[in-house]
Amino acid sequence: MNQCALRLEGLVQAYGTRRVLDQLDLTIQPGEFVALIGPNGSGKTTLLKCLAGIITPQSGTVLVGGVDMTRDAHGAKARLGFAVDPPLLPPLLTGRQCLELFASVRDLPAIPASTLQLADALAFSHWLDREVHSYSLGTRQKLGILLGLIGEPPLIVLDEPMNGLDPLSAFALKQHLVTLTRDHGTAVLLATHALEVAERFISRAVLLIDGRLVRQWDTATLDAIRHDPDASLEQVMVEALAAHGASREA
Ligand SMILES: Nc1ncnc2c1ncn2[C@@H]1O[C@H](COP(=O)(O)OP(=O)(O)OP(=O)(O)O)[C@@H](O)[C@H]1O
Repeated sequence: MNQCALRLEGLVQAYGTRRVLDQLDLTIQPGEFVALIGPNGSGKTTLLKCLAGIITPQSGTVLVGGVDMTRDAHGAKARLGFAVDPPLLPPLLTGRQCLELFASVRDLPAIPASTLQLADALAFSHWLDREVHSYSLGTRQKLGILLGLIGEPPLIVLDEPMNGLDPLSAFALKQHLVTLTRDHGTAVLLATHALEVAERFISRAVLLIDGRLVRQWDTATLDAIRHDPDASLEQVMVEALAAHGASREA
């Protein structure tokens, strides 16, 4: 059995004639905290949807914990958590009912204590018994994250999870993710534009341009950037974008 938390090989996805993922390869090991960065429209969300089995790529392989998404989607999805898009939450259920539903899908007898602890850290506890339609955007975002992380799967995939979170909640989430990677060997893949936030706690960054991962910065390089007062991930990414002649989507 393949021990990688995630292995993507030769992923191709196009919308109409536009190729958004172009023979993309990526491997993530247990315990890695990887930031997926790239300009608007570079394909980050499409990539996350492919690896989570929401979109079936036109070609290529997705292995989650060694399980092939095409051959055993149920087994592969059981090994990953994907934060639920806030607009997709059911408006008439309470947060607790949503969590119970997800717990049962994961074959858990009840909402795990770790989820309730994270709810507390995110100041979500007092929303647990209120219906989703009464939530603010940030509160919906928190529930989406709690649902994605329930049961602490070995791979966690997050798309801009800090969007709409207040600073205390964003800090609590970062701490939680760092603890999961460091103490439980959880792998995290985080798509984000918040480079100044990400650079402080990630172990690797990969840059997606025009559907290909064109650059990556490993732990040693990120450490060097952190220790250089004149350097930042933002700056090196801007330079990398210029070097690749990348432009933002019009
Ligand atoms: N369902 C779809 N149908 C057609 N085109 C799509 C669809 N979803 C995404 N696209 C296009 O694919 C490209 C990549 O989109 P994607 O959302 O993956 O980029 P992204 O890197 O996540 O962007 P952002 O940083 O703005 O969130 C964009 O040009 C987008 O317009």
